[in-house]
Order: sequence, then C-alpha cells, then structure tokens
Amino acid sequence: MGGGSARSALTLASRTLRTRCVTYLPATSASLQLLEAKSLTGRPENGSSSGGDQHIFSKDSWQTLLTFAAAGLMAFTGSSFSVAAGAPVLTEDETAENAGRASFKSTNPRVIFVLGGPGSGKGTQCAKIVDSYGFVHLSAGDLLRAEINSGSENGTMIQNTIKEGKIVPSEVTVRLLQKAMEECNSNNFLIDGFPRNEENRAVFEHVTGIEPEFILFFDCPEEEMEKRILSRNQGREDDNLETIRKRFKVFLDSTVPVVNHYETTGKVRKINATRSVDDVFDMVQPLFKHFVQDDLLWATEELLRGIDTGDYSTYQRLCHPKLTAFEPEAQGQLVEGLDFHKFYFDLGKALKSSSGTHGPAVQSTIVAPKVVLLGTNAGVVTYTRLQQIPSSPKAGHTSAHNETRVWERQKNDAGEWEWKHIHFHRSAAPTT
Ligand SMILES: Nc1ncnc2c1ncn2[C@@H]1O[C@H](COP(=O)(O)OP(=O)(O)OP(=O)(O)O)[C@@H](O)[C@H]1O
Ligand SMILES: Nc1ccn([C@H]2C[C@H](O)[C@@H](COP(=O)(O)O)O2)c(=O)n1
Repeated sequence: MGGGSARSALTLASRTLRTRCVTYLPATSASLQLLEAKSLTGRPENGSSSGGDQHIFSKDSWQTLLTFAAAGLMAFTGSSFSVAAGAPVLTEDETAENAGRASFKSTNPRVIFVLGGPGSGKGTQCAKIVDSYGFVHLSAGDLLRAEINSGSENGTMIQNTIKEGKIVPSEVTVRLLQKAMEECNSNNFLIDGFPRNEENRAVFEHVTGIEPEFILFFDCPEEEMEKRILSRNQGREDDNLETIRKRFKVFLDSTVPVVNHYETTGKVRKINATRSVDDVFDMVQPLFKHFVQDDLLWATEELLRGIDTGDYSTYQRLCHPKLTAFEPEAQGQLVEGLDFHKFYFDLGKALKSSSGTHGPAVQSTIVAPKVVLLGTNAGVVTYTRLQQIPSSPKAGHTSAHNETRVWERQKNDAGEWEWKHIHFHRSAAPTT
C-alpha cells in the first residue's frame, strides 16, 4: 500500500489525521533555499554542481517552500499536505461516512460563471467542458424553464419575464441555483447565463458566500449570435426576432456591466467565440487543465491520508481493484490487486487493538509534487513523501520515499467522473 512497515501501520491505524489549512509564503531567496534543500533531501540535482537552472525547485518557489517547511527550516505556514497530530480518532461510523462521500465534494465549491450574449455558444461549450473536465453544468435559463414546466407558483411570472426578454428576480434564480448545487454530488460547477445583472451577482454572493474562480466570457458579434439563435431550432419561446433584440439590449445594459466589474478584479477570461465550435473549445481548454491537475493532487493527498489513518475503505474507493505496484515490501515483484496492501491495514488494526496504543499520529508531507497529464483522463503524480513516524525506529523518525502514482479518470455508475489509482512505484529516497 505504500504505507511503510508494520510498526508504522500500527501507528497509522491508531489515530486519524486531519488536513491543516494551507497557506503559502512567497519564497524570495532561491539560492539560500537551494542550499538548504540539498541538506534536507540529499538529492544530487539540488546540489550546486548541477547548476542553478537544473534543480527541481528552481522554477517553483512554492515547491521549495514546501521542502523547507516540511523540515522546519524556515518560517512556516503550511504544506500542500500536512496533517495535524493529536486530531480526534474517528469512530467506525465517521470513517464509513467519509468513505461514502464524493471524492472532491467539500464545503468550498469551485464555481465558474459563463457569460456571453444570447447565442454566443455558452451552452455548447459548457457541454464540451462537462465531457472533458467533469464539471457540472448549471444553466440559469434551463433551471428557470424547468421551473415553468414544473407548474410552480412562480411559473407564470418567470414565463412572462422570459418572453419579454427581461431578467427574473434574483432571489428566484439564486434559490434554484443553490438548490441544484446542493443536490449535486460535485464540487465543480459551470454556472451558465449567470449573473445576468448586478443584482444577480450581489444576491448570489450574499446568499452563498461563493466567489467565482473566473468568468468565462464568450465574445461574439450580434449578427453572428442572431444568425445562430434563429437557426437553433429548439422550440424556445424567446428565440424570435423581437425577443432576441430585447435580449441583446438587456445583455448590453445589464450583463456587460457585470463583466466590467469582474474585469477590475482580473477574473475575466475572454474567448473569441466567432470561430467554429472546436476552435473555440481549443481556446477554452487551457483554462481548465490546472483544475484536473489540482484534483489529481487532491486525490493523491486523500489516498495518503487514507493510508496514514489506516482507513482501508478510502483506499479501496480510490484504487482500481487491479492496482499494480512496485514497492519495497513486495521485494522487487510487481504485485497486482488490493489484497497485498489490505494486509497492512488489517495488521495495523490488529496490533492497535492488541496493544491499545493511542500514540501520536504518523504525518505525511508531500514534497515537490509534479503532476503530468496524459490527455484529460490520465495522469502521473510524482513526489517525495516524508513520513514522520512517532515510534519507529526511534521517536520522531522521518522516512523519505519517492513515489510515482498513475491515475485514470473513469465514469462511475452514476455517470460521475472519478479518479482511480491504477499503478504506483515507491522506492526509498536517497538521504545522503
Ligand atoms: N462556435 C459556433 N459556431 C457555430 N454555431 C455555434 C457555435 N457555438 C454554438 N453554435 C450554435 O449556435 C446556437 C446557440 O448556441 P448555444 O445554445 O450554445 O448558445 P447560448 O450562448 O447558450 O445561448 P442562450 O444564451 O440563448 O442560451 C446553437 O444552435 C449552437 O449549435
Ligand atoms: N440569470 C438569469 C438567466 C436567465 N434568465 C432568463 C432570461 C433569459 O432571457 C432567459 C433565457 O436564458 P438563457 O437560456 O438564454 O441563458 O432566462 C434570467 O432571468 N436570469
């Protein structure tokens, strides 16, 4: 499982760890950091002989920071993955509850507002982003149309407002969006056609407290949008020339000021939407790749937390049943499947219950992570893992391993994207 020795498994199973809040300090002195990194990791590429441009930390000061922070070598505000000793032990029920949660659902949803004139291609591009990047698409217009069709008490008011090309009162739209987000087992949302005006923006912010990651803005001339809408053929009541013209005016008068507001915060990502659907998507994709990388790192952190806490259900949920691995425990053999790894979880549990130990927790820190995507559905994460092991072989001992973990993104039975761990390689990191 990549969790170390049976002794460490005992400690892993004895406490459950909690991730600390993360803050990064801007690093300022690369040369000093490089010098100290050498003394910490002993990586030859960190030495002066390999030259300042070749070492792994030189381009990413935050990665360097992680290294020093992990070693307590500098003023420290966190690491990409650090766990607090002394966190409460989870009950069996709590562990089971964690296991049932969606991988990336947290209290901090990732929201992207998608704006652009009527017919600029928002819905079309959102569908492609959903397909490739696993976001949930919430179209404010679709939610309002569904509300009309549901026969709700607001239905007639919404219908008349839409027919007029006007904007529905914000509390109605925000309530629908909030409900849809809550019902969704995801943390990544594309909110399309919203906020349509300043009031939409203010009410959403007030009610949800969510700040968008960025605003994806499709820029398209009116003639092109008009042409597209008139040949859309979806039977929409507002796709007639008279209403289209009104919608264009509302867009200019009410939505463009919202875009301008976000311009001042540097959050607008403007895309030229006049080209073909595929060309436009090519311009959109770079804005989403780093989310996939973040999620992959997050999945890796969750996996390590599962290992450190002896939480086999988390491990099993994140791993493909045919996971393959090279690790020191396997004596140079490639092992396949989860049984080999489960042994250490079971052993840790058994040792814990026989000794009744409640020592401090094992603490894993990921140092210098690199995430390489292979398309949008596979990726490789490499890093050095520092494990602070309270009891083995001597109190406070730190072990260092280099780990390479390969992940594949698959759709589960509910049609949701999930990362599955399919292969790893773990070796002792050189310490001199
Ligand atoms: N880049 C494009 N080139 C040509 N046609 C496009 C392009 N993008 C979308 N379309 C077509 O234009 C029409 C409008 O696109 P879409 O429904 O995605 O726009 P929208 O911005 O979501 O519109 P609305 O705000 O009215 O809901 C659709 O018929 C779609 O197939
Ligand atoms: N935030 C919103 C979004 C949409 N509407 C109404 C008014 C729009 O003309 C209509 C259709 O929206 P679309 O599908 O074009 O995004 O829905 C609103 O009032 N407030």
